[in-house]
Amino acid sequence: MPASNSLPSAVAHQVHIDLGERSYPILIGSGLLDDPDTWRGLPRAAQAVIVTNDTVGPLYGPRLAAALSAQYAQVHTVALPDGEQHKTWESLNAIFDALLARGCDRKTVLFALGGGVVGDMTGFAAACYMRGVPFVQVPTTLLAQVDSSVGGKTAINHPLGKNMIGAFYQPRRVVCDLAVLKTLPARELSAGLAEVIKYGPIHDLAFLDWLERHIDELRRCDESALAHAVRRSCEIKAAVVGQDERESGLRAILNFGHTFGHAIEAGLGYGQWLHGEAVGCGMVMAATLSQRLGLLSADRRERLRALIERAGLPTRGPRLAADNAARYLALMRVDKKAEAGEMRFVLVDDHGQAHVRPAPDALVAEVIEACCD
Ligand SMILES: NC(=O)c1ccc[n+]([C@@H]2O[C@H](COP(=O)([O-])OP(=O)(O)OC[C@H]3O[C@@H](n4cnc5c(N)ncnc54)[C@H](O)[C@@H]3O)[C@@H](O)[C@H]2O)c1
Ligand SMILES: O=C(O)C(=O)C[C@@H](O)[C@H](O)[C@H](O)COP(=O)(O)O
Ligand SMILES: [Zn+2]
Repeated sequence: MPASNSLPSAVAHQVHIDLGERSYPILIGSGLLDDPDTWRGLPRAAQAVIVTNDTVGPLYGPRLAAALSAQYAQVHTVALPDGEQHKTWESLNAIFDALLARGCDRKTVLFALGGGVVGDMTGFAAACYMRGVPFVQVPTTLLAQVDSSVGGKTAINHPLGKNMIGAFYQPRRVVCDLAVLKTLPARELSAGLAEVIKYGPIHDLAFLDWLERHIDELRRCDESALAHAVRRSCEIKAAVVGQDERESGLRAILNFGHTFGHAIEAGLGYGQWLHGEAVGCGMVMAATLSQRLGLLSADRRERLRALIERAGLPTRGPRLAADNAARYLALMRVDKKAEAGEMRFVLVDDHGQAHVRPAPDALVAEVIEACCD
């Protein structure tokens, strides 16, 4: 990346993620996509490959390809089918097929242009192709700008569990162009707000207060509110990942709401509820569990639930089976935080601290029943 005095003029904020030799910048601004300066200083190669999907590709692919053509002699595009249900081996293989068919060598740079699904799969493909090629995250959803593009978790889903096959593999740069959020459907914007809200209870109650004041502007896609939300979210995620890249401890706090949320996604079938919707509802469940364990006051739990509702997200869980709680518990047992068969939950307290702990099955079952329709 060029020195900060030669940053592209469209960069409003730059967040740095400090991971030693794997460190990289997160550029945030409006109009970054078309600015050739955004793409200077990346690894040199003969070929660049834009990995996108059949919704985002037509919207932004040609503009990114035009900007990249100043740096790379050949710019190819691979468009995957859109949707969480396509976060699979088949899509991953489609990327490898395209890279091999175009004669891509081990210097080829991949560009993930899309939401978290494209980002997670492109990162995984980059980690595997010829044992590792560089990649750049170009997140086009709010969720991807505030969370999935940062930190190097890459994966595909398994029918029995979310993100079960994957790798830690860091991008070389993250480019968050706020202007592309203008075409994002309202339901997807709300899904992204779930991951923004997450950072409050686990790390920064002042940010949670700010969100309570600005949630309506965010839902209206107000650019200055979005810029602050993306920047603060990236700062918090970068700080956590910078201390615990491979989730040996602290990083698990970023999973607040996900133990329940992933069960909803897998239980209903991927793509029924959006990831952010499942996480929003999962945070209500995790906050309820935190309250029942005496960590969180009823008032704080209700404030969080109300904010999630104002973000346009569901706050009551779907029933997954006749024996609903048992089905949730069975799905949650494959969670990656489980140790020796014991589930661990990300709980929150009244002081903006997260705690990763086991909880009795009977209590978790009670919470599930209290939080489901
Ligand atoms: N790696 C991580 O740390 C991490 C973190 C959070 C979530 N995730 C993963 O991210 C995924 C969810 O990501 P998502 O919410 O971005 O979903 P997504 O990638 O499915 O994108 C949501 C929808 O918006 C469309 N879209 C994207 N950008 C658009 C734009 N600018 N204009 C119009 N439409 C646009 C997409 O085509 C898609 O239909 C899940 O698979 C989740 O597991 C990963
Ligand atoms: O970056 C992390 O760490 C997270 O947990 C962020 C989550 O929002 C994200 O959904 C992540 O993919 C979940 O990780 P997993 O290890 O539970 O699959
Ligand atoms: Zn998530």
